Amino acid sequence: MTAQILDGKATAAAIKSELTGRVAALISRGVVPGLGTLLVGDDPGSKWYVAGKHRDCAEVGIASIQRELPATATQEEIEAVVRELNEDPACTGYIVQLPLPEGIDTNRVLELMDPAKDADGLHPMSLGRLVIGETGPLPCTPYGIVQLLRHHGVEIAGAHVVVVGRGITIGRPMPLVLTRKSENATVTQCHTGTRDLSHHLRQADIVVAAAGVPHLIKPEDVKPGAAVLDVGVSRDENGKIVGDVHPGVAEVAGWVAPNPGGVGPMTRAQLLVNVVEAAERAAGPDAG
Ligand SMILES: Nc1nc2c(c(=O)[nH]1)N[C@@H](CN(C=O)c1ccc(C(=O)N[C@@H](CCC(=O)O)C(=O)O)cc1)CN2
Repeated sequence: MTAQILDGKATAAAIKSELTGRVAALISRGVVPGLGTLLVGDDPGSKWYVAGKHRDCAEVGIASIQRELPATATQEEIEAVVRELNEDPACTGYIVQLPLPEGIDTNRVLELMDPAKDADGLHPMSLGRLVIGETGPLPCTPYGIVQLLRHHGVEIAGAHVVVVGRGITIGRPMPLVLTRKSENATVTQCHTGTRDLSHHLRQADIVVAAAGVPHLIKPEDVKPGAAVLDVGVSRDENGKIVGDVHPGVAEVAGWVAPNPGGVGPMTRAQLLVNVVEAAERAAGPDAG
């Protein structure tokens, strides 16, 4: 069997095309959505992701506010920029690019953000709303994964999903999104402390691999026909991405989200969705 591709680039392009009309409608009502980003340090990957977010904004008509601090920035300097973004009326939503440099208290920074401007869905208030089933911004990668599966007709309701990883951007919130009534999946969460990972993986209809361990998921770990989404990012000596999923998995799985080209573009598209939805909420119903 050779797996079908869950094409994140094409799916993200379709989402962006739909958003362009919604942004134009907001602007015609005098509401200009603006995405702010705060990048601390000079990690090449983070710089590339932030630049991509602003390219996406330009594509759909969202304004950009870019703030950068050196890797030596103190907790106080970072928090001062967060306060500025909270106050800036041109910034309708923003993100703090993660990870922050070592020694910075990330939770304190996230908690300081105005929850009404949380474009990432990672503010404790947004995560709490997700837990209690209230509407709010959804974490970009987990919801991007749901959209990618739906777009390709992969059944989520009733599926057994195994999530590998427990980080703040993917592993931790992924089961919260998948077990909502609207998704209705059954989830097993695995991580580096899981005994016999292979046993759990072989039960899965859908695997979300977000451990950051190169080629952790091998062909013999995968149930034939399963959907396997590779979200792990490690780099080889040439800076090339090595995902969590061994290339041989494509011979066993029914669907594969490649890396790059699968979930990454969906993360960026969902960020735009969150910015537009927040601006629409703030603008209120369209009387015209
Ligand atoms: N504040 C946040 N920080 C981080 C998040 C996040 O959602 N919010 N997620 C990741 C990084 N990330 C977004 O910020 C991200 C990762 C990957 C991609 C992407 O499009 N990747 C491309 C490949 C890019 C490459 O070649 O390096 C792909 O998969 O095709 C976009 C965004 C951690 N930080």
